[in-house]
Amino acid sequence: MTIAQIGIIGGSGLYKMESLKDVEELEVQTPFGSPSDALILGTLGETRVAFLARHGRNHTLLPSELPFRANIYAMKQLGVEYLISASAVGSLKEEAKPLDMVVPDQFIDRTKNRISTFFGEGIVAHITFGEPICKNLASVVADAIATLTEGNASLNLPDVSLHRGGTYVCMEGPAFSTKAESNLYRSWGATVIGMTNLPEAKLAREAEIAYATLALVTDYDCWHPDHDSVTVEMVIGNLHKNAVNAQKVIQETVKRLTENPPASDAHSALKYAILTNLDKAPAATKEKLGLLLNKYL
Ligand SMILES: CSC[C@H]1O[C@H](OP(=O)(O)O)[C@H](O)[C@@H]1O
Ligand SMILES: Nc1ncnc2[nH]cnc12
Repeated sequence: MTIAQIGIIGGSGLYKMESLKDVEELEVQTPFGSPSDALILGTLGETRVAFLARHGRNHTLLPSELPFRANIYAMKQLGVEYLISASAVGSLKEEAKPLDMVVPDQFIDRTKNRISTFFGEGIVAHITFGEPICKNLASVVADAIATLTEGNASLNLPDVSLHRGGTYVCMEGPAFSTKAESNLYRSWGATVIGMTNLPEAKLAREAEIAYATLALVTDYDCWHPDHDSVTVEMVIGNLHKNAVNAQKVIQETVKRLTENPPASDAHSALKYAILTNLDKAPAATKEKLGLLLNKYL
């Protein structure tokens, strides 16, 4: 049963969606434990959506402590097919300035301590991850931003520029990068840096959920000669403005997704990914992963 087709994970600064109506709190349990917080069901425009505060509503979880599997599995349990992540990021490029929005299309993994698969315990799967973000969902997000930032019709976000595409470096944290690291990532051509989205994108794909990132720039990390190195104070200063902007973008994105839900490769990501003969796989694992595997059994 689908309770919500669209999910939203709110990152640093976005702990609540003010415009949700008919709100219900769901304490969801999964075979991978509890999510970061209760899932909030609510109506945005005409559409029922599921919202989760990634670090908990009081921001109590470090990036390395996030229950990524439970978060994504909980979204799957509610029937989510499109998942939008709103995340604070540092900018690695001059042109992506604080308050700008980036819709990345690639990741570089610099995490060290994350579990980013549902598989194991007798069932092996290798998803294709060359295109880690759903292109069609990302286009809907980017088009929604464009409507709010460009042209004369709706100058709701006049100071914000949109950057379509780009590479998100996902670091372990919680300390921010050294200058040498920041410059290394710049030499790799990366666009933004954060600590959370890569494990989510992997797990969402394993769960056959289309995933896209709305990256909200808060700082220039520590590489920029004319800007102070990132501090939490600096990030927070921009987070509040970003959170207001992000909600406008999400509302517009949800409207567009409802009118015209796009096709996504992610929705069949497991079709050729499972190596194990499921007839011979351990019953307990099949049961645990039932939600992901049922259509292939
Ligand atoms: C508060 S700055 C560092 C923190 O913010 C980002 O979190 P999120 O992706 O959940 O918005 C970054 O990844 C770090 O976790
Ligand atoms: N500079 C930065 N590095 C890592 N994560 C961030 N989140 C916001 N700014 C960041």
